[in-house]
Formats: sequence, C-alpha cells, structure tokens
Amino acid sequence: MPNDHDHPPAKKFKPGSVFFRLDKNKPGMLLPRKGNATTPIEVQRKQLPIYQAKPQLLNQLRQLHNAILIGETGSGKTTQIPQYLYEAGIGRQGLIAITQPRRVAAISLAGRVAEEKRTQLGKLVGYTVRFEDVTSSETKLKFMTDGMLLREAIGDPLLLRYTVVVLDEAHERTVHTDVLFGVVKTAQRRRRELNKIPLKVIVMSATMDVDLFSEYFNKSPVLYLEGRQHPIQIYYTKHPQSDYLQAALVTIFQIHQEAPPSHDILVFMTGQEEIEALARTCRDIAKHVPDGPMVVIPLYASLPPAQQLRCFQPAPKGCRKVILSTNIAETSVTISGIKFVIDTGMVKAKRFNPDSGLEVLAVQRVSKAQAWQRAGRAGREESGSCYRLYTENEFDSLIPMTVPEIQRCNLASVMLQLMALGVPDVMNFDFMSKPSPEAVRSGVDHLELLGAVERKEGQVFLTTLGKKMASFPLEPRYAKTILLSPDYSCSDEILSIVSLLSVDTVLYNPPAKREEVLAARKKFSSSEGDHITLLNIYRAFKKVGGNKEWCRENFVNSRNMGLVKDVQAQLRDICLKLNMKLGSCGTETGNVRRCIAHGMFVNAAELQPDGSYLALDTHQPVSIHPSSVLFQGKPAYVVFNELLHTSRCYMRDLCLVDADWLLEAAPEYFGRKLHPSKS
Ligand SMILES: Nc1ncnc2c1ncn2[C@@H]1O[C@H](COP(=O)(O)OP(=O)(O)OP(=O)(O)O)[C@@H](O)[C@H]1O
Repeated sequence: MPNDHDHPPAKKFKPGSVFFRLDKNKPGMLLPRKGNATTPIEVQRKQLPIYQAKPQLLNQLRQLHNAILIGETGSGKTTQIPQYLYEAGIGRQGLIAITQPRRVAAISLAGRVAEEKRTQLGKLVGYTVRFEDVTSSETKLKFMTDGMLLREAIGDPLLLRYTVVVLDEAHERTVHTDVLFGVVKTAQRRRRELNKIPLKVIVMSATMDVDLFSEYFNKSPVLYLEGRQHPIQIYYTKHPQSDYLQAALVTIFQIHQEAPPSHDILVFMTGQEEIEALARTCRDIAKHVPDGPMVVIPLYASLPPAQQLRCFQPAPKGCRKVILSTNIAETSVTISGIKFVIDTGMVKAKRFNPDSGLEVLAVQRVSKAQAWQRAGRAGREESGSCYRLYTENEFDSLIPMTVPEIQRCNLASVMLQLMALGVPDVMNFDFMSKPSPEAVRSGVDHLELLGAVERKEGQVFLTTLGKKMASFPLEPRYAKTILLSPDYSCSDEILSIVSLLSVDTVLYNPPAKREEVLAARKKFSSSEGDHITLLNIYRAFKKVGGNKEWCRENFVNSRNMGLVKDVQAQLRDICLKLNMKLGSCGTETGNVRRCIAHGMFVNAAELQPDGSYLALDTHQPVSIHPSSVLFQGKPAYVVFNELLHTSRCYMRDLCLVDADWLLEAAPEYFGRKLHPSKS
C-alpha cells in the first residue's frame, strides 16, 4: 500500500540549530538550461538541493570547528561539501578527508567528484581503501574508508596532514567510525593545545541522533538541510511476510512485468549465499517470461572490488538491471538508473553477549534509520519507489537507530588497535556510546590470553607480540596464528588458510546440485576438518593454475580464489617486514592444526557425553554446522572460526585439535575449563 509519509519523521530540533529550508519547487534556480557553455554535470551540481544553501553553509562552516550536518539522502552532502570547502579555500593548508564506512562508497564517490571537478582520479581527488591507494601529491580531496584513516592515525595521531575531516554516514556507527570519533576529537584538542593548524571536524548523515552527536562533539551546532530533490513513494505489504525471499522474487517480477526496462531495481538482502541463490532463480525465470531481458548483479562485501563496481555500469539498452545487495549499498552510493528499491527489512549483523562472551552473526530486522537509507537509494536522479516487504506496523516497531557495533561485538580487536594508537587508558577511552565495562574487560582479557597485552600495576600494556599483531589488518587470533606459524614451519599453509577465511566463501553450493557438489568435494575432504579441506582445494586450484573449467567442475568460486591470492600476497609482505622466516610443512598438516589450536584456542569446543558440544570459553551449547566436513563425525575437540545463530548456535569452519595442544597453548586457562579426564 502506498504511504503518505515519504520522508523520515520530523526530527527534534535543538535550540541554536541552523536551518536551511530548501524550496522544493525551485531546485534548479538561476540555471540557464540551454544555449550556453554550462555542461550537464555542472547543471546537475547546481540542481542539487544543497546548492541553494551554499553561501550560508560556507559561512557557517568557515567559522565552526565542529559541525553536525543533517540532510536528506541525495541532497548533495557527500559530493558537494568537500568541493564547496575546497573552492572556498577552507582547509587549503592540508587535505580534506571524507570517510566512508565502506570501500565501494569511497571509490565510487571519489570517481564522481573527480568527474564533477573534471580531473583525473588520483590527482586533485583521490581515494584510499584497504589494499588500494589512488592518491598523489596533488590530492586535496581524499575519500577513504574510516578504517584507513584509523590506520593512518597509528603513525600520525594528530592527523597533521589533514585540515578538515568529514565523517560521513555517521549513523552507521561501525566500530571503526566510533573509534575514529574519539581519535579525531583527541587530535583536534591536542592540536589546539600545541598551537598547530586547527582541525575542522564535520559529521554528516541523513539519519542520526543529533543530540548525541552534538553533545559528544563539544556541543557543536547542528546544521539542518531540509527538503529533497526527488520524491520517493513508500509501499508496505498488507500482511507480514513469512518468506521475505519469496516476497522479493515476486516483487521483482511484478515490477519487471509492469515498468519500462530502463527502470532498474535494487534489492536489499542479508548475505552472499542468499543473494547468489536468488540471482540464479531470477536468471532462470527471466529466460521464461515474455517481459524482456534482465541482467542480475550480485553485490556483497567479499566480491572482488572490480566485480563490486559492475553494479555501476548501465545495463544494455532494453535490458533491466536488477542488483541484489547486502547493506553495502545502503548508504552513500548513487547507482544510476535505480528507480525501485525493494527492502526485505532484514540484515545480517553481529550480536555479542558480554556475559557469555559469545559473538554471533545473525539475521535480524533493520533499524528505521537503515530502512530510510535503503529507501534513499531510489529517487536520486528522478522520483523513485521503495517497496518494503513488511507492514507499516512492523516498520513502526523497528528500533529507531542501529545499535552501535561497538556495543555488540567482541572488543579485542578494538582494544588492540587503541593500544597501537598509543591511547593511554584504553579502559576509559572517550567513546560516544560506551561499551559495557564487562565487554571492555572481556576484550582485554581476550588479548591477555593471546599474549598481546600484559597488566602491570593496574595498567594494560601492549607486549612485543601484541605490537606485531597490530601490524596485521586482521582479527587478533588470526594475526597470532600467523605469527606463530614459523615455530611449526607452516607459514605458507597458515597464510593460505587465513586468506581463505578472510575472503568469505570460496566455494559455492547450488542447492539444486547437492549430489554433484558432494561428489566433487569428496576429493578434497579431510577428516582433519574444514581448514585442511580448504587448504587442499586451494592447493589443487593453484596446481591447475586457476583453470576456470576446473573451478566450474569443482564448484569453486574462481573470482574469490583470485582475491585470496591478493590477500595472501599482502599478508606475506607484512610478515617479511617483520622479518619472519616463512616456510612450508608440505603434507604434514598435523603441524598446521597444532598451530591453529595455539592461535585460535579461544574458540574451542568439547564433545559432551550426550553427543552435544559446549564452547569451552563460555560453556554455551553449540552445534557443528551441516556445511562442515566434520558434521557426520563426533571429534572430541575442535576449534571453530565463527558462530552463526539461526535455529541454534552453529560453529562454522572447524578444525580437529588435540586436547593436549589446547593445554599447551594456554595451560592455566584450559586447566580450569577442560573436561576433568582430559585436564
Ligand atoms: N555516481 C553518480 N552518478 C550519477 N549521479 C550521481 C552520482 N553520485 C552522485 N550523484 C548525484 O548527486 C546527488 C547527491 O549525491 P550525494 O552522495 O552527494 O548525496 P548525499 O546527500 O550525500 O546522500 P546520502 O545521504 O544518500 O549519501 C545524487 O542524488 C545524484 O543525483
């Protein structure tokens, strides 16, 4: 059913806020549309709602050290504010950084702004994301992921290269963004104290808790940009849907039947497997319906970057583009041609219970802020529609804002990063939303168990091992496993395994071909577990030189395997910088498992007399995921890579280990935890 409130609900305005009320009826004011030298992209820039407020906005931004800028999706915040600042000479003594929670947004925005400025990407406008730096000495406007700015802060805590930091999509509240908030705030204060060039911090979003942000950033004024360029019509279902995938499929083909082929569709779903499965179904059905051709493009984080950017290419003429995406396309991006958004209302996210210490990935409902962001991907170049596959009542019951990731993840990684940043008292870091003391303590305990930190006189210090662990852009337990690998002469194998695990799924399992998949996997399957099975597949893949035909026959995702090679090369470089001696154990994979047990022992589980498993760290009941090669067996001890919560708590990616190895790895810890007969 169509709905009349096509904007996020009215916000509570703070006293002292500044309003720029934009006139919806005169978007392209003052613009000669024809007959002069103005090029279309310049016309487009001037038609954006934000353009009307440019002089007043600049007036404010020139004076303020901190500003919170809130404006509707598509109003022009991200692409225009950096250019306005630069053109007005604000922050010219250094660089203007614009951070994004996701790499795909950073890359595509840099491309767009370079185009608007008529410059080659990497010159005046550039970007830096993990494993890729497209900037030069000429770069002044630098789009980057928040994680990259954090990494830079390790070498330069005052961020002296930058005069302005624009923290975009602040509502996303990823762990990196939240840590970055504290880092820029400290840098700003320290620079003032040291009489350095001031750092201007601008926080932007369409959907954020302005009071919280303003309070945190020294009571900074809130600048409101009201009004949007193109309307978005919102539709809800009449009844709750029990199967959102089926509902998405039906909606896609209804639109396909009714709308002109140039109107593209963006569907928000939860993860790679679901997306790949729906993509195949859509392609199959599209062949058999008379409504014209359809190109279906999956979009998720573990796709190689070049594949991700495919979504921005226009579909061939007369062909409809359907993009099936996780929340990676939820904020910031403009995908040309998208007229319809289909929102399943679901997202896969981390959940953490500090009491039990369990971090699980689970499919859950989005927040209202996310739902508005998703809707905002339509209506960017012209009016659009968003089909919410849930009822209006269900929408009303969503939580307003996403719970910050910092409050729902294991904090070990964050604590390690803060210590590497030289933060003196990590336990009391100035977080915007403080994680619970139990969660902070549990993060530090985790690092202590791994030997990354030690406590002296109530203070926590990074050990030499911890410093080395922080050099890897990986979770601490992976970093530790790599660092231990020379002791077991199996660095080649461990680097392969960690890279394979970092890249998500390198295998695909079409449900319709279950038997064939099982037969193909059998050749590589190892009774030692999933890590060794993956290693066998990777070795076979390398032996055939990545042959595409071989990949098809063995249900191996050749694109992702290519990415594994890249990641492995990067990790190897870090190892070499740390002077590690890298070698291989050949077929002696016992050593590999032993090394995994020593690095990942925190995620160990023990078989119980009744045939069930308990996680040793938390004593939570856990089960072996059916996708594991160990599913049929009942090994006494395993370490697992992650927990996935669906109907129960499943361990994914398991490695068979000996109780003795766990005891060797952490004698005191396991002395308390292991089954009495084993300890
Ligand atoms: N790559 C692109 N191709 C075509 N048009 C684009 C592109 N990027 C931006 N635009 C245009 O510029 C407008 C403003 O985009 P911008 O990202 O600056 O908005 P925003 O206010 O930051 O939105 P959001 O809050 O959704 O990030 C878009 O609505 C679109 O019309």
